[in-house]
Amino acid sequence: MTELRGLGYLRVQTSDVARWRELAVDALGFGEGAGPVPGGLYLRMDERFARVIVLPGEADHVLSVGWEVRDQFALAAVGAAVEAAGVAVKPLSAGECEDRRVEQAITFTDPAGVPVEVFFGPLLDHSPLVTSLGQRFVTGAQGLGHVVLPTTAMEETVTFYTEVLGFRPRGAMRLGPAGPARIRFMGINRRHHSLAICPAPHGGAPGLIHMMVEVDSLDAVGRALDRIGKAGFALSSTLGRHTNDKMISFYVRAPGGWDIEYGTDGMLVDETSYTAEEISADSYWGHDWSGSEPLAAFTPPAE
Ligand SMILES: Cc1ccc(O)c(O)c1CC[C@@H]1C(=O)CC[C@]2(C)C(=O)CC[C@@H]12
Ligand SMILES: [Fe+2]
Repeated sequence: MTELRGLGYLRVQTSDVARWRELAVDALGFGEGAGPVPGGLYLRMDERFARVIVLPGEADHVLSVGWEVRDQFALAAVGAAVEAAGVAVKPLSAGECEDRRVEQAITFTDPAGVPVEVFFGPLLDHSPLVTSLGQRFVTGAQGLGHVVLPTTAMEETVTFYTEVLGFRPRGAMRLGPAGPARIRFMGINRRHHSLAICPAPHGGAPGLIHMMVEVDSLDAVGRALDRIGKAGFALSSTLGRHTNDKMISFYVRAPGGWDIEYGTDGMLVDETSYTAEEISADSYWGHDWSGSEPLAAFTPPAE
């Protein structure tokens, strides 16, 4: 049984915080909160002080993916399981926990090379969240959304997340017309997937294929689509409905060469009857990727 309850936060670094603000706050309707790092962008989606933290730096990459557990006992259990798997675990310092506004956290690196953090005790911000599209983000028991991570070590990465961290398989999709390469979806709550692992030709920056956030209104998704067009952001995939989580979403390219998926109407998994299925198409309709710029995770790093 997994101790992880949901995707808690995502921390990324960017060379262009201002452009990130235009995308996340002005176009996608995230709330802007405050945080400790000067020049940092603290994006609010709910009563947490921040769900997505965008910090200034030279290159664009993921700083850490934060998974939430119930309490200190669950945190200790996760730390012990990761260490027993032969992976080094470090506690975050008091200052690092203060930066993230959590009571306690541990960190380790997954087999894909992504810095993972597990935490409990997030501090709440009770000031009203103002979102410019009038939408609510769907978070709560489903966590903030999902992340899709690229890996060059598919088997090892999937084994780590399922057998060590306790993610439950939530189906797969073949990437080629034939052959064994599959993207694998995994969940830890009623959200269909909080994580997907995708085989990629090389590791390294940015360490992310996309992050998905869900809102409670199709009109907000449509209005966000209008706004990203006006603001000159590249649409990686047109609007469509996925066959597995039933989400209606589009994908927009963020600074750094990965995407933000912005969706609505995702399904809730009922574990009493759920079985992991393989989908043979990503969508019932839409999701045209033909106009997309290549993902950084699929482009060889420049030497
Ligand atoms: C297939 C699918 C189901 C549910 C999702 O939330 C979801 O993001 C996807 C698409 C995953 C995947 C991707 O993000 C990168 C580009 C991919 C590999 C494709 O080209 C098709 C499927 C895409
Ligand atoms: Fe997705």
